[in-house]
Amino acid sequence: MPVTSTVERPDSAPEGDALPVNEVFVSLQGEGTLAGVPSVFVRTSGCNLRCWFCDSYHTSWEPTHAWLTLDDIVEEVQSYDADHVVLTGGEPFVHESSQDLLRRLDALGYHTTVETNGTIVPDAETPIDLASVSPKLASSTPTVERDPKGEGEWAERHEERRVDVDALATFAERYDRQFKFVVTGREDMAEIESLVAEIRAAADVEVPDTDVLLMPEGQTRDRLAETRTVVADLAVEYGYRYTPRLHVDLWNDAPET
Ligand SMILES: C[S@@+](CC[C@H](N)C(=O)[O-])C[C@H]1O[C@@H](n2cnc3c(N)ncnc32)[C@H](O)[C@@H]1O
Ligand SMILES: Nc1nc2[nH]cc(C(=O)O)c2c(=O)[nH]1
Ligand code: SF4
Ligand SMILES: [Mg+2]
Repeated sequence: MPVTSTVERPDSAPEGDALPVNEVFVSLQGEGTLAGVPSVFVRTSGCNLRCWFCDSYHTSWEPTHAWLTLDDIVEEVQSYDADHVVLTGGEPFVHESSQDLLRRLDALGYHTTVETNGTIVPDAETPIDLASVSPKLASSTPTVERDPKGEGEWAERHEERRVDVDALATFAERYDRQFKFVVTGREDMAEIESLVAEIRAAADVEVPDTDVLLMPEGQTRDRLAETRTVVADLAVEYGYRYTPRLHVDLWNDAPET
């Protein structure tokens, strides 16, 4: 279901429990350890970060959405023949109601994955079957040269917010998880190594190398053609896992895929 109406006042929610939703669609999970699994995607709008490469521009740089009640969302999810739901965004956890949606989906027996940047931790009792955490590296920062919209106005705020090691460690402690790093090139590896070491030091559970995934940066097949082999070779070299971007391989940058 395309949900593309821009609301005049993005902060105005209807009565009751609701979320600003950019799109709901069924596809194959394209990323991570569940790649290939048919899943319903619920994409909330709004983000606390601004990655220059964000492939969901209309949830971050120019948020576009309709406010849907949780009843509407659940009904839409149930209209598809899939038992996996991926809650993504934007950053789902900027919205308190994302936690309520996860509780509702869990009660209905769905397997839930949340795609999150790992900076906002939900309440401890929020049920999540797979926390798919994608910590943002320095190479994601929208500097003047890489700002898709302005002239680097977001760079400082993005830089301040993009990593919270305690939050990342909490995700590791509470949930089945994967740490999925967007890799632009070899330059990113030193930061990934030190961040993984920091998460391991802060968490009171083990974080094996198999929970660390390298994902090539690329919103399009053309860009992935440049990055995927480089990143696959880095995964072999460092002993981390590689994840494709199946949906980009299959459908390029088409919406609702
Ligand atoms: C749009 S984000 C939404 C969830 C959350 N805000 C986050 O960043 O994890 C969904 C996934 O796409 C990844 N992503 C966004 N833009 C990308 C790009 N240009 N290349 C590769 N991965 C990208 C993010 O890192 C994240 O794993
Ligand atoms: N097919 C498909 N798989 C995905 N896995 C994570 C996605 C996301 O945008 O969070 C995504 C997406 O947008 N499409
Ligand atoms: S954190 Fe996620 S949604 Fe937000 S700008 Fe970065 S990739 Fe886009
Ligand atoms: Mg996506």
